[in-house]
Amino acid sequence: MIYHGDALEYIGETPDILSRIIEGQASVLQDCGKIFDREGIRGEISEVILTGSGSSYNAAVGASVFAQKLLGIRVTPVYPVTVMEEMDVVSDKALVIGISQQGTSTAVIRALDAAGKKGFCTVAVTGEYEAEITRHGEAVLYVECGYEDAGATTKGYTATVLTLFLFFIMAAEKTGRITGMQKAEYISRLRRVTDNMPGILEESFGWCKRTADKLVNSRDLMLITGSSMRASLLEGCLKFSETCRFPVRGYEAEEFMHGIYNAVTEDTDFLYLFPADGYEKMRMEKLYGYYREKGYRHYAVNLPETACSEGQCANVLCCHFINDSDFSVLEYMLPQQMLFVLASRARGIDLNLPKDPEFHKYMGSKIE
Ligand SMILES: N[C@@H]1[C@@H](O)[C@H](O)[C@@H](COP(=O)(O)O)O[C@@H]1O
Repeated sequence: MIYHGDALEYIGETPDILSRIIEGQASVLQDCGKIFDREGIRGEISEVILTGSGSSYNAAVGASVFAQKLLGIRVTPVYPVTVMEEMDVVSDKALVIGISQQGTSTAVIRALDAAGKKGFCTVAVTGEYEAEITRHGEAVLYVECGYEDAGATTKGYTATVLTLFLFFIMAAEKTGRITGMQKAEYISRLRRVTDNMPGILEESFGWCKRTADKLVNSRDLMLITGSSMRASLLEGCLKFSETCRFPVRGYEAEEFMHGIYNAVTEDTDFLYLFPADGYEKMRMEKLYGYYREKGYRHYAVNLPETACSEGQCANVLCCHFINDSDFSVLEYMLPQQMLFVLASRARGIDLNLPKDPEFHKYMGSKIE
């Protein structure tokens, strides 16, 4: 499949799209709200399984921590094949949510079918009306981000995470976990994060442009972040690989220290995504300092200016993130998205043209 849209424009549209989804949440959530009237599930979901491929899986990871905290039950993001493998140990009041932005990924459709057959309650999440996946869930949750005519999703990823957040807030209210007032508070925090996004995009552009030019000849990119930002790490690895087309790896900082550092070579460039605070940030600062001393090329998002030595600050993007403890996954992805799109362009790649446009057809991984 070949695409024709402009990924950078899609990133620019993201704040408006997210605001519209929040304002229109009542209609967005209407269809899937009905599953809570289902006999057996009312107030009694035992666990939630979230599944999808690529960015849809990463969006599931991005929403799962908050969902688990809010619902007080296990919310597990898994690949579709794992859903099939583990079906027999899933508790009978589980809710299985299958996500596919284009609605055509065959593995997630198969997983939803298998879950439905077992009698689990299923929800299909997609950005496309009439897509195949809509016929494989008991209810459908639409990600209202508009058609994304691009080889690599940007607005669709962020909009999926937000839509899942809204779904789980609704689920928590409907199952009596939170009050209407608590719900309003969560929504107002989400608004605060999305209202701040235009500023982040503006602040990021110059740094992303400069850094993209520096990544033109990069042959090995290592993303480092904290566990609280693992969705951004997974999505960053996927999208830099997909759009810039060279080896990209990514690790949670402590994990990197347990062996991976042996695989650093003189070709390795580092991209650090710093969490706002806490133990992980401290560990990352130490690691950053170690490789800085050794003269490695490194770039960083969100490292406080005080921590960079003279002459190093050009490599650091200091953004005014809201740093909401539950919802920052939405904002941290924006500079990364801008960077992989610009780096892909700087490397002379048309990200709308997959390396093999017939690949999915050959593999049967998407219905095309
Ligand atoms: N290269 C794309 C990925 O970027 C995308 O994330 C994945 C899942 O797509 P969907 O969410 O439509 O199922 O499909 C393709 O393989």
